[in-house]
Amino acid sequence: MAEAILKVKNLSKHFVIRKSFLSSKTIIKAVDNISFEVKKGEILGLIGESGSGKTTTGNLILKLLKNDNGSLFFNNINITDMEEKQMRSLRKEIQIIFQHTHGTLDPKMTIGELLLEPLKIHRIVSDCEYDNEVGRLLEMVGLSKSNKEKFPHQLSGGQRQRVGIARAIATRPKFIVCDEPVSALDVSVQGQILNLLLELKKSLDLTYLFISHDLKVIKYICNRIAVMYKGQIVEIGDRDEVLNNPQNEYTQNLIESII
Ligand SMILES: Nc1ncnc2c1ncn2[C@@H]1O[C@H](COP(=O)(O)OP(=O)(O)OP(=O)(O)O)[C@@H](O)[C@H]1O
Repeated sequence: MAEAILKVKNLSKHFVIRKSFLSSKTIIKAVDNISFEVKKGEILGLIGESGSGKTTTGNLILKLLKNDNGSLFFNNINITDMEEKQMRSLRKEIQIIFQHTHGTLDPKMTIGELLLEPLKIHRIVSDCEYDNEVGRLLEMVGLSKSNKEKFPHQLSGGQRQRVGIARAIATRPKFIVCDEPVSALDVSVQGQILNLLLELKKSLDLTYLFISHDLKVIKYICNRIAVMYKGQIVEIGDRDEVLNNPQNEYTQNLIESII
């Protein structure tokens, strides 16, 4: 059996909110004591309705958010409380693809500049190789090199997501959190992006945690499925087992709702 690339143990993140100055505090258990592993080379789907805690889980793994409890292991290294300086070399190995590219692709930068950014930050290639590497990345995601001079608004939604994917693979990661990467796209384009992710996984030997609220997408791309409900993982298992023989009532309802 493949080794785990990521281990999540008893992870929690609670948000304290106060709707107004006078109202009492409310605690939202966005992620509530979850544990799971992602094995090398697999695509683990994380599914659940809106607000179930999927994005918070992804952000905790990326350490974009600080957890309240629990621990995270990447390749058996405990990264839970690792300082940013130490995390730096690991950062390039763990990447994220977001749902919306408008938050991540600076509209004032050309596609070439956007791809140069991660290459420079993480010193992936030497200065003289930058231009070639940008062209190579564009080709890997199915875009022609001529797109280098364009700005994000000159591309279609699908093309922009390809640039988002190119930025993620620029640092030669081993593990990518794909957070609803096709949800903002037309159905006709969704399949193309999913197939691109599958091709890249194979050619670059990647592992994905694939977050989606769409069971059809999860069914298409994932090997295993974890079902999240109200901050907890209520079921996890091989894709066909979970889909054909769901044990949890919430999973059963989720599956029935799309049949
Ligand atoms: N920064 C925050 N402050 C307060 N509450 C938050 C914050 N981020 C998330 N939440 C709350 O935590 C819960 C989980 O949110 P999260 O975005 O992780 O869910 P999700 O399953 O990814 O939903 P969606 O598919 O709609 O993005 C929700 O109730 C959300 O409102």
